[in-house]
Amino acid sequence: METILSLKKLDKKYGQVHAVNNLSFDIQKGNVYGILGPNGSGKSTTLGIILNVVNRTSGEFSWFNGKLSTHEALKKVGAIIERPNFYPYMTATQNLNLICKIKGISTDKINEKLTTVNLFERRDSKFKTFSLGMKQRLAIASALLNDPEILILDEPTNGLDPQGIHEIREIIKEIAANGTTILLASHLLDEVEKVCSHVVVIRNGVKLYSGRVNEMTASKGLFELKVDENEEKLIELLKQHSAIDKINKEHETFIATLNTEISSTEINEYLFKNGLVLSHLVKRKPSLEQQFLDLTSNN
Ligand SMILES: Nc1ncnc2c1ncn2[C@@H]1O[C@H](COP(=O)(O)OP(=O)(O)OP(=O)(O)O)[C@@H](O)[C@H]1O
Repeated sequence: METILSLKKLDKKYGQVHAVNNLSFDIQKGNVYGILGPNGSGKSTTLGIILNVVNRTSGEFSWFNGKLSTHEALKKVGAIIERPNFYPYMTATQNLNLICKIKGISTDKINEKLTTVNLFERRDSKFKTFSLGMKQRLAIASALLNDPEILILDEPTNGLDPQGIHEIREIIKEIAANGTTILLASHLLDEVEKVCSHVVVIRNGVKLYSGRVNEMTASKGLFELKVDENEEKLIELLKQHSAIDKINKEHETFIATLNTEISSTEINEYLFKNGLVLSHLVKRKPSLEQQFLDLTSNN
């Protein structure tokens, strides 16, 4: 697999604020990566560093296995990290033409990219007549003009209505399906779950998890258990079992989180042999949302 970007022990301090703390991860070609974290967790700072607009305090990053200088590598990167500035009285096409001139790239791809973001029909409308969603889609088109290897987006659906959010997500998925690697920052778990194949979860600049989104979902899971009587004994037996990591109570139901995969039959047998009869037993996988909340609150 081809590595597009590699971060090694990246660090950024703004005075007392440790915005990015010893952050390492790799971006492989063809995947869709989400950097997921609450506001202020260091997502924008990380993107700023790899795009050479924020100076790092220490650590390293390298583009395309270090084969190119950062300056050369960034010509193969399309990025939107702040609200795009287009000329309001110019049309979509005129704005993109101007961007091509400024960047010194061919204007050949303008119609193709306007089509990708569903703006071809509106190509001759003035930018000021566009909705926020359309403005964002034009920004995506502008970032695609040089056919980048990787598209980087910071909170791509911020401020949009549900229809606008849906459109942007579909466009991102389509761009990815056509082979462009994507890195997006988001504080929305739902967004990462819907759009990304891989995720790096950060909080206070520290990496809490990185890997496939579906592997994060497929953790060891948990049991829901209930007894009609003898709750203390249930807690005691669960505590003694090596596969059980922690026990919580939600209303009448006990939630036992697993650190090792075991079956319902195994836990049922174990409890029964120790004199306890369950009135309810269900095994389930925790949702990514629960895991994200666990990761960001407990670590
Ligand atoms: N230029 C700056 N000067 C001082 N502190 C900064 C600066 N930029 C960011 N920070 C601080 O660094 C931390 C990380 O901010 P950053 O914007 O990278 O997080 P984020 O995850 O992108 O959050 P958000 O989604 O709110 O933008 C925050 O505590 C922020 O206040």
